Amino acid sequence: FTELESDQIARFQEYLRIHTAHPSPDYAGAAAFLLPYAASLGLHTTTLHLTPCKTKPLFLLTWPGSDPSLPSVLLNSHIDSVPAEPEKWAHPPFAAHRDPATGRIYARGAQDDKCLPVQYLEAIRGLKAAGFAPTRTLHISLVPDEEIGGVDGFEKFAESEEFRALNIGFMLDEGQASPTDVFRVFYADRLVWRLIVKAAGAPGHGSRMFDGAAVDNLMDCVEAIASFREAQFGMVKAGKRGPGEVVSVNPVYMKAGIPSPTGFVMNMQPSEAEVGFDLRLPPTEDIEQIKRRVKEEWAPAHKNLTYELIRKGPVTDVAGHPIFTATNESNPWWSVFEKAITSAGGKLSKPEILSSTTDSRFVRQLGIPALGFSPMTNTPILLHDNNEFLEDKVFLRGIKVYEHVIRALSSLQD
Ligand SMILES: CSCC[C@H](NC=O)C(=O)O
Ligand SMILES: [Zn+2]
Ligand SMILES: [Zn+2]
Repeated sequence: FTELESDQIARFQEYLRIHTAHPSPDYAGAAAFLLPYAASLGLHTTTLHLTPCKTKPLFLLTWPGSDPSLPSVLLNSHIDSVPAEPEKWAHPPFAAHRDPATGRIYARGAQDDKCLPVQYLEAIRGLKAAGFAPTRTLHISLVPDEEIGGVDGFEKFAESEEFRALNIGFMLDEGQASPTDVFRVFYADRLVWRLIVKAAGAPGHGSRMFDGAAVDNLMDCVEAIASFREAQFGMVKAGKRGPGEVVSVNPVYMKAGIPSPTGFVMNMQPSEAEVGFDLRLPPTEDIEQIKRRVKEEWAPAHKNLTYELIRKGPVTDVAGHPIFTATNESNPWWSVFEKAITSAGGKLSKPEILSSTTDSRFVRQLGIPALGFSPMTNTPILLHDNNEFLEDKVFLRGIKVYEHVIRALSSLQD
C-alpha cells in the first residue's frame, strides 16, 4: 500500500471503532470523528437537530459547485449500526481488526454502511488533489437512526425546510455487497409491513387432545403463511425472480405459554398465542390482494385468529405512483452514473429492487431520483450478520469508483 492508502484504511478503522450500534449509538463520537475530518478537506460542515432532544444529530458536509443554481447531488450514509453479539464473532465487532493474510477488516458496520462516508471523503480528497472543481454542489449527509426506521432521521430530514433548501437533484445511498465481480445497483426498496397474528383458543390439560387450542389455531396460520412463503422463495431459488421481486414474509417472534419460575408450565395448553412477521412487498405489488389473503387465508376469524397489519413508511410517492427510480434514458442521472462505473473499469449488474429498506425511500417519495450503491464486489453479503467484514483492497477500489462517480454526477449539465 502507498502511504495514502494506509492512511485511508486507518481512517476507516478509526470510524469503525466508534460504537455506533443500537440501542445507544455514539453519535457524539461520530461527530468528533467526521466533522474535523470533513473540515480538513475544506468542506463546509453543518449539524442539524431534527428532534427536540438534540441527541440525534444529522451532519451535512458540503463541497460548493461553481453553478449553485443547478440542482445538487447528495451522497447519503447512515451513522448508526445494528447491534452485534461479540461472543459469536471471531474478532471483537468494534476492534476493526485487519487480518494480515486476507486484508479483511472485521467490524459491525464494515459493509453497512460505515465504509461509505470514508470512501466519499477520500474520493473528494483525490479529486481535489487532481484539481477537479464540481459544477453542481455536492452534499454528503450523515444521518441517525436508519436502522430503526429513520423516523427521527431521514424521514424528518426529508420533511424539513433545510432539505428543501438543498435543492437535491439526485441522491446516492447505500446498496448491498456483490458476491461476483459485477457492481450491484438498486432502483427501489421493497415496502415494509408488519403482521401480528393473535390466536385465542380453549385452554386445557397438557395431556388432553382436543381441537381449537390457541397454539393449534396459530399453527394453522403459520402453516398457511409458510406455504405462501415457499412459493415466493421458490421463484427466487429457481432464478425466476430477484430477492427483491417477491413478497417475503418471515416469522420474527412467537409468544405463547404460561411462565413459571423455571421456564414455562409444561402441562397446560395456553389460551393465547401470538406470532409476528416481517412482511416486504415489491413497490408495485397490490397490497389489497395481500390484505384479502391475510383476512381469508392466513388469519381467518373462524379459526379464532385476529391480526394487525401495520404499514411502515410510504407506499406511493407524492404523485401517487409506486416508489422507484427510472433506469432508462428518461433519467439523465442514470446514464451518467452508468457511464461513470464503466469509466472506472467496472461492470454494472441489471438494476435490482433491494430486498431490505433504506433511507432512499424518503427521497424517491418526493419524486427525486435515488440509487442504492455500495461499491463492494467479490464480497459476501454480511450486513446484520456475524463477522461482517470488508476487504481492504475492495474498500480502496471503492474510493476510486467514487472519484469517477462524483466527477461525473457533479459535472452533469442540464
Ligand atoms: C421500518 S423501516 C426498517 C429499515 C431497516 N433498514 C435496514 O435494515 C429494514 O428493516 O430494512
Ligand atoms: Zn444500512
Ligand atoms: Zn442495516
